[in-house]
Amino acid sequence: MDRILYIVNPVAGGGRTKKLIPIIDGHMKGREIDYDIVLTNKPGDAVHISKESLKRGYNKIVAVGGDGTVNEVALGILEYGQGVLGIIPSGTGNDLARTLNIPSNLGEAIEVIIKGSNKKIDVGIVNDNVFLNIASIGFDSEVVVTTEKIKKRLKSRFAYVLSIFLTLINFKDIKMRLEIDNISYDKDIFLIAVGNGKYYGGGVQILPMAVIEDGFFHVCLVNKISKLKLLFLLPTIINGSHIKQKKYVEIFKAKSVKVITKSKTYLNIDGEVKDIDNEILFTIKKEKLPVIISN
Ligand SMILES: Nc1ncnc2c1ncn2[C@@H]1O[C@H](COP(=O)(O)OP(=O)(O)OP(=O)(O)O)[C@@H](O)[C@H]1O
Repeated sequence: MDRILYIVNPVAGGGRTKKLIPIIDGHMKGREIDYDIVLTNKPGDAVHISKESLKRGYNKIVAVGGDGTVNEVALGILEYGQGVLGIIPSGTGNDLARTLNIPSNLGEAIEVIIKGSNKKIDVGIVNDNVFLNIASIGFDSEVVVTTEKIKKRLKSRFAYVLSIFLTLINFKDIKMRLEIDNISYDKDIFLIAVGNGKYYGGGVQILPMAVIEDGFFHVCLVNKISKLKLLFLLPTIINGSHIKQKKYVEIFKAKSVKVITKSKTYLNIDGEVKDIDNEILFTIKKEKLPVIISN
C-alpha cells in the first residue's frame, strides 16, 4: 500500500504553487490512499522533510514545485537510500518534468503519481552536488546570474530577454582544459552543457539527443564564435537544431567530464547558479533514482 507525501514549495512558480494545496487535497480525498501534504519554509527544507518522511514509512515523495524542489527531494531520497520521486510540475521552468513527459495539468499529474510506473533515471554528481537534469558553464550560467540581478528591479519575463542581450554584449569566451572520458582538449568555449535531460531554461532544447537512463552524460559544447554568428545560432538552440551546426557545436557522450578553467566562473546546476572552483568534475552515480512517470 502506497504512502504518499506531497512536499509543496510555496514560492515556486512565482508563488502560484501555494494555491495548489486545496486542489491536491480535493483530488486525493475520498480515495483509499494514505497521503499528506507539507509546506517548505526555506531552501533546503525539502531534503530533510523527504528523509524524515521516508523514515516514517512514506514511500512516494512528491516534489510540488520546479526543478529546484525536485532536486532537493531527489537528494533526500538518495541520502536515505530508498523511496520513489514524484513530480507535480509547478515551477517556472519544469525542465526535468518536460523530458519525462509528466503532464503539466495538475489533475493528470496527480493521476500519474497514483497510477504511474517507475522509471530509473541517471543521477549526475558535480563537485559534491547532485543533479538530475543539466549542469552548464559559460554564457547560459551568466545569463541566469544577470537575470537574478535584473529581477530585483524588474519583475517580468522581459528580464530574461534583457539579460540575454546584456550578457551577449559583455561575454568573453572561457579558456578551459576539458577531459571527456580521459581524452583532453584545450578549448575556448561559449558554453558547455552536461546532462541527462534534454531541456533547460524553460524548454530550451540544449541536449536534444540526451537519454535520461542510459548511464551516460550527454554533452554539448559551443565553441568560440563571433557575436554576429551567435545571433543566428542562439535561436536554433530553442528547438535543438543547433547540433547540426557542426562547425561550432560538438556533441559527446561520456561517463565523466572534467573542466579546468583559468579563472573563476559560474556553474548552473538544474537552474541554480553557484560560484565554482577552477576544477569541476562531473560523474554519474552508480545507483539510479526511481521516478514516477505516465504508463
Ligand atoms: N519556503 C521557501 N521559501 C523560500 N525559498 C524556498 C522555499 N522552499 C524552497 N525554496 C527554494 O526555492 C527555490 C526555487 O524553487 P523551484 O526551483 O522549485 O521553483 P522555480 O524557480 O519557480 O522553478 P524552476 O526551477 O523549474 O524554474 C529553490 O532553490 C528552493 O530551495
